[in-house]
Amino acid sequence: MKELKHLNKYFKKYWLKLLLGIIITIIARVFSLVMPSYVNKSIQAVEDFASDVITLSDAKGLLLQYILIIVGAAILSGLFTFLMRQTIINVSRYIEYDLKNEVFDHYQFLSLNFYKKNRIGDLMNRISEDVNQVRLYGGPAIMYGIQTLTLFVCLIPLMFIKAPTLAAYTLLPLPILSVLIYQISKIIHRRSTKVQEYLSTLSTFTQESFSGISVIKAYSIEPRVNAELRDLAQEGKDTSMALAKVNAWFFPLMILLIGISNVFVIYIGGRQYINGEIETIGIIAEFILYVNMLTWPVAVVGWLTSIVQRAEASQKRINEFLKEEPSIQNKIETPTPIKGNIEFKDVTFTYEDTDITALKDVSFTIKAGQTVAILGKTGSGKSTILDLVARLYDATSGEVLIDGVPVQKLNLNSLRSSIGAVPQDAFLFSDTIENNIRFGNENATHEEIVEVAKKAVVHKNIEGFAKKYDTILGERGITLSGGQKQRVSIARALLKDPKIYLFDDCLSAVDTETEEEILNNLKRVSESKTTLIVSHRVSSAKNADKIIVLDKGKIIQEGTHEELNNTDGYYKKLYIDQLSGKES
Ligand SMILES: Nc1ncnc2c1ncn2[C@@H]1O[C@H](COP(=O)(O)OP(=O)(O)OP(=O)(O)O)[C@@H](O)[C@H]1O
Repeated sequence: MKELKHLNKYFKKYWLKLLLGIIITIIARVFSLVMPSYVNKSIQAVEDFASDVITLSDAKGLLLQYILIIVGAAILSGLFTFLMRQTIINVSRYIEYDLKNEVFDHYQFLSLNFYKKNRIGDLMNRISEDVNQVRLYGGPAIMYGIQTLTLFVCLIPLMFIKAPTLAAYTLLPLPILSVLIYQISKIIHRRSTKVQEYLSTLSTFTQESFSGISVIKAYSIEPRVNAELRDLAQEGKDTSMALAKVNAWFFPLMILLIGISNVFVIYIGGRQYINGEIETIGIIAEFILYVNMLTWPVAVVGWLTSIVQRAEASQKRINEFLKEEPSIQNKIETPTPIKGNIEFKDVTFTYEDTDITALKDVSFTIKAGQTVAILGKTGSGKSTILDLVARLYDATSGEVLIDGVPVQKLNLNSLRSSIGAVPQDAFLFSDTIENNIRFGNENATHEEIVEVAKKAVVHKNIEGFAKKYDTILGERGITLSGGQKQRVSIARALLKDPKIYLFDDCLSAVDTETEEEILNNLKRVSESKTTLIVSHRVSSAKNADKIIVLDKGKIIQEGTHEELNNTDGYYKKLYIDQLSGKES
């Protein structure tokens, strides 16, 4: 129960509702206890009439009175049972809601490293499946637990007072039932976990197949994919069958044990009645009703034990993530305005998970308002520089300074809100184009959105769609071409109007003409902004105030287009190659 202590704060938050629920549960149970003893009394009345102890009209009067009491108690018990679910089950839903929000907020708070270490499927599972298991503890387990406890506390002494020997025999099979249900629940849990695991493998497989459907078709590997799916389905069938087999034991076992208890009641009760050890035959009917009332709560004891164990295991998994600290922390509470001067001082950076040293002793300065292009072969560390500016990672050694202050000493929110980043792989949400652009500034008007779309040279494309700016983009924006996605992503950054622009190879999918048009627009927009452009094309770099060329994480060239073009080296060669490519 150590892990489940995490929920105590929620129990405290909803203590009043919970207390009310517990009181209502007790009342509902107490009303349900009325019926068996009045069934007994009714049979007694009939017996008294049959033995001429009372007259027919007295018997009728008594029966009517008892029936009214039984119906009244049943209605009240039903009403309170309804209220019980409305309170306790609702509390469990509130807790589920709060816990999901807590986990989601924490996920958002964690740094990129966390997302690299953990699989998305696992993150989703913990926020949905595990939270759901915990909810069963916060609601149904408490509700059935209180119900069972109330029933035991009220009913068992009552049974012993009424007929001690009969009570002892009647209750005898019930602990066996509880233990058996517990064992079966454990097996059910083990097997249903396997089914769950299988389901997540299957959904990952199908999701990947659908996402990569164009590759599957292009390579004509449908039969192979089908065969793989059939194997997976076979495995799924086996695990589900194994679960169904053990599930099938649950109710027959309960019915068998209830049957045994009923046989005891009839046999022992009958003998005792014949021997005159119990007063009325009605007590046998009363005890049969008790047995049936007790069966589910007794079975529940076993079920609850396994629910609590599962909830504990799930909460442990949730707590593991909740305890994770973000590797990038904001230590500065007060906002720190940013002007846009950037300096790298002997920066070395190694990715923790791959141990790849992406940058080695990199030093450069960029004045606020300057445009700097970063060129270099693939994997030379260009994107890593942008990630360090946005403080998605911290340098392993050396310092990244903004306006002369180490990034760690800046308010993280101030820093990130001063940056408009356009990543290499533009990500668009399943929403309208307008909302995707508005992401850069929640309060922007439609006119402002159109304005930035024009600057990003995507306005005409958008106007070409039937629903224009209201066009919904499919999952990951699949209705747009690569170049259109990049330009929508640029428009989003422009709308933010930040101090620093980080463009990561974001014109790679547009033709050179459009590239030039966008670059001219960007030049105007970013005149007073610090702009870092990562590119493979000299055309994107040649107008920059400074060009940095990287190779294997080191700066190998630095200067203006003219300077570098007059020096033998990577840049000049690239320029000549790309120029001749263009001409040819
Ligand atoms: N998130 C990451 N985790 C681990 N290693 C990474 C990560 N990102 C990049 N790397 C590695 O760091 C090195 C530099 O990568 P980076 O993305 O900075 O290069 P790049 O110059 O931007 O490449 P490209 O031109 O292909 O985009 C590469 O060897 C890459 O494999």
